[in-house]
Amino acid sequence: MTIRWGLIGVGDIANKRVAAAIQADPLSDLVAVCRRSEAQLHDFADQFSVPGRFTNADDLLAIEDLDAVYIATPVDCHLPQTIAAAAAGKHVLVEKPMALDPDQCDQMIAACDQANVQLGVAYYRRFYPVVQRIKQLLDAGKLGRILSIACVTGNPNRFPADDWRVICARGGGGPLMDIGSHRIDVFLQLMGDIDAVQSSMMDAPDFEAEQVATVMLGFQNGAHGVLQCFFGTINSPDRLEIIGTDGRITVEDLNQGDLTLFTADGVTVESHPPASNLHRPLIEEFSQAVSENRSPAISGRTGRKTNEIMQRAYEHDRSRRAGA
Ligand SMILES: NC(=O)C1=CN([C@@H]2O[C@H](COP(=O)(O)OP(=O)(O)OC[C@H]3O[C@@H](n4cnc5c(N)ncnc54)[C@H](OP(=O)(O)O)[C@@H]3O)[C@@H](O)[C@H]2O)C=CC1
Ligand SMILES: O=C1CO[C@H](CO)[C@@H](O)[C@@H]1O
Repeated sequence: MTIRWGLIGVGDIANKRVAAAIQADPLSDLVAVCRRSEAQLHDFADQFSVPGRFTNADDLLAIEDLDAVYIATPVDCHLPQTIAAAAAGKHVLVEKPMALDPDQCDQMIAACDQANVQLGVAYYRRFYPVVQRIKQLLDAGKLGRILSIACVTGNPNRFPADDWRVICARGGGGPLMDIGSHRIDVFLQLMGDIDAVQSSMMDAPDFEAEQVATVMLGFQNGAHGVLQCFFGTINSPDRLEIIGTDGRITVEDLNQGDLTLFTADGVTVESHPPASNLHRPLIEEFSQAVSENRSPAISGRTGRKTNEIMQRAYEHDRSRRAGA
């Protein structure tokens, strides 16, 4: 079986990784692409030799023998485009964060359930070998009782005030939605569900969304979590640390995959680099799920959990500021 894909939104991430990942997957074929700017649409389609070209997503969705769509548009487009794709009978793999808020996630899940199509979310870090290795070490009890997980991360871009990533109605928020979402998803994968959420956001001087988000989490397993994310920082880190009663794991840069394990036996350094195209394992697993008529590993219900934590973080900050 070949999964015939349409790609809605062919901007930065589609160009960097998504189109190439679909084209590299033996189960997949990229047959159509869509963006509103016609000139840029043709540039992209020429670059990747894609025959189907559309400036309107509904026209792409009207292709009868299209099986699935990858939605790589700004976050405010994810809900209407997912609902339209489901109504057209297409499976949906949507970029992160899944939607602006958990209520939108619920509508997306319901639309896909009703249409009997699969819904996946692009939290590709779940497939990083280093993340899977950490999970193995935690499950094997190497760190003893887990006390905390912490991540500090930043994006060096200085987004202008009219960029969708810093307009709340378009991106849902700032660095928490954009880059924090990936890390919350990894926290959930490694530590399980979260009960408590507290936060503090720092305003940006020149755009609407927050510039810094600091989120404190309480996991159901009793451990604590801290996530701090920034926009506009040079030499931006992507650091993860997990502390247990019997050991500690640090990863200086998750995208590199070098892990250091400290236990009473000494210090061990391991290297678990990710795939050269980070989206490839995600696409492969989703195509496999569609061909086997099963839910993908990172389903809409999984993606919704991260949206719920982020919403609680924004709400906590708002009520803290209001003195409630
Ligand atoms: N997983 C990851 O590591 C990454 C994920 N992302 C996520 O991917 C998504 C896209 O991000 P990114 O590629 O950086 O964004 P860009 O702004 O670079 O690209 C967005 C694309 O969507 C198109 N678009 C916007 N509105 C519509 C519409 N109504 N119908 C069809 N196309 C539309 C734009 O073209 P036009 O304006 O011409 O329509 C453009 O091609 C976001 O959800 C983001 O969070 C982004 C980067 C990395
Ligand atoms: O991981 C990522 C790299 O940076 C992009 C821009 O901030 C994010 O959207 C993306 O999720």
